[in-house]
Amino acid sequence: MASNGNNHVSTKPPPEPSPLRKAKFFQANMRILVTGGAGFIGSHLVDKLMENEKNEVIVADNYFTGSKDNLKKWIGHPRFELIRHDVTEPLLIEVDQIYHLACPASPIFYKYNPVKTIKTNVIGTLNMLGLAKRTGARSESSSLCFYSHRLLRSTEIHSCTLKTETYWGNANPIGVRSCYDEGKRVAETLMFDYHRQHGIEIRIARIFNTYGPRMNIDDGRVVSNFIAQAIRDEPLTVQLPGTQTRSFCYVSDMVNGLMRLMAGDNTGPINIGNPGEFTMLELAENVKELINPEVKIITVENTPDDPRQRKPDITKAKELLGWEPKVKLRDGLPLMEEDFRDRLGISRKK
Ligand SMILES: NC(=O)c1ccc[n+]([C@@H]2O[C@H](COP(=O)([O-])OP(=O)(O)OC[C@H]3O[C@@H](n4cnc5c(N)ncnc54)[C@H](O)[C@@H]3O)[C@@H](O)[C@H]2O)c1
Ligand SMILES: O=C(O)[C@H]1O[C@H](OP(=O)(O)OP(=O)(O)OC[C@H]2O[C@@H](n3ccc(=O)[nH]c3=O)[C@H](O)[C@@H]2O)[C@H](O)[C@@H](O)[C@@H]1O
Repeated sequence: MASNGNNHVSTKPPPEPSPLRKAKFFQANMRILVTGGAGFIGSHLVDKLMENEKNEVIVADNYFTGSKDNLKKWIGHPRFELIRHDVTEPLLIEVDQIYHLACPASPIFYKYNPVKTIKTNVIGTLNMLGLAKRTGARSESSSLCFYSHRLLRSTEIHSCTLKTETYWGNANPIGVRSCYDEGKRVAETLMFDYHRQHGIEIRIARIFNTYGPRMNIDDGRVVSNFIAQAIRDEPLTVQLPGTQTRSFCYVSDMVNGLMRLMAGDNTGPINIGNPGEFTMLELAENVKELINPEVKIITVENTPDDPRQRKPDITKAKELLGWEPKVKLRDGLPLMEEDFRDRLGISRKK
């Protein structure tokens, strides 16, 4: 039984594998469900999973923040299926692994529909755990992987530098970001309860700020904002105070970390992120230097509950998964610029 190094072990034997595994339509391929697979991280994960000819990939997405465009190269491929599905409704299919990424991730989107966001986190996760339980998706070849992000905010953590997995994620329960923060916390609780009570195999990744091609151009997240602003010759809007920090992980590193976690024996939670820490002013200066040296940097009002500091401690990921990020911010930003210029139809000035 998988343990996460914190003595989290299941107290019940795992359920029997589904008898459907022996049915006449049994296929030796690994059938992998990616919820939220039309989104930014999900679509990059799909690309990587599809490289393995033994994988069949099914994406379930309601296109709230994702797009079929992100998956267009796979539509029609015999090992790929795309289902318009809202994870707040049950899904009755047979799968071996589930990467559960469905959830609006940009603060402007989850604040736009907070009720739907918390339902997606809580009911969506319950539905995926139900699916795993029903199909017995938990044997050697079948495991369940859930991705969440424990929120790193509230006053007492502002003085912390490194966030380890022992952090409990105290969040403001009544704030405008709580639908996301508390939803992710409940999702982790549900996963461990299903793991202990029903023997479902789980993996929990705590994902830190990720960036790269295919981010929504106008989704309000800082890297996408700054790059789009620099390309459009608009001022870079640093929200006050500007000294708040984030640690940005390039999407290919993130996907590798998630797949390693799925393949290994550790339930997690495990932090997956890049520990390189930048203030928002430093990020703006990097974008200015690399993308548009003429652009202005201005300061604007911030939104409530903005975390002052965020930097993952990835010791556990290094030790248990042999994983660490490879792409430096200054190498990742130009890769994202190229994708944004293509989509915006604005080429670099000579
Ligand atoms: N990108 C980051 O920096 C970051 C940081 C921490 C955690 N995460 C987590 O990673 C996951 C993916 O994030 P992302 O950046 O790719 O976001 P994204 O918005 O690009 O992708 C989310 C996908 O989920 C889909 N979705 C949303 N609600 C759904 C529902 N009810 N049913 C079915 N599909 C639904 C969206 O349409 C979209 O395709 C999310 O769970 C997010 O919370 C991301
Ligand atoms: O788990 C979470 O809480 C969230 O973490 C991040 O959210 P956040 O760190 O707030 O990301 P951004 O919206 O990109 O903001 C990062 C920082 O940049 C600042 N910012 C944002 C936008 C902007 O134009 N200018 C600017 O200075 C914000 O004030 C904030 O301090 C992720 O982007 C989300 O996917 C995830 O939902």
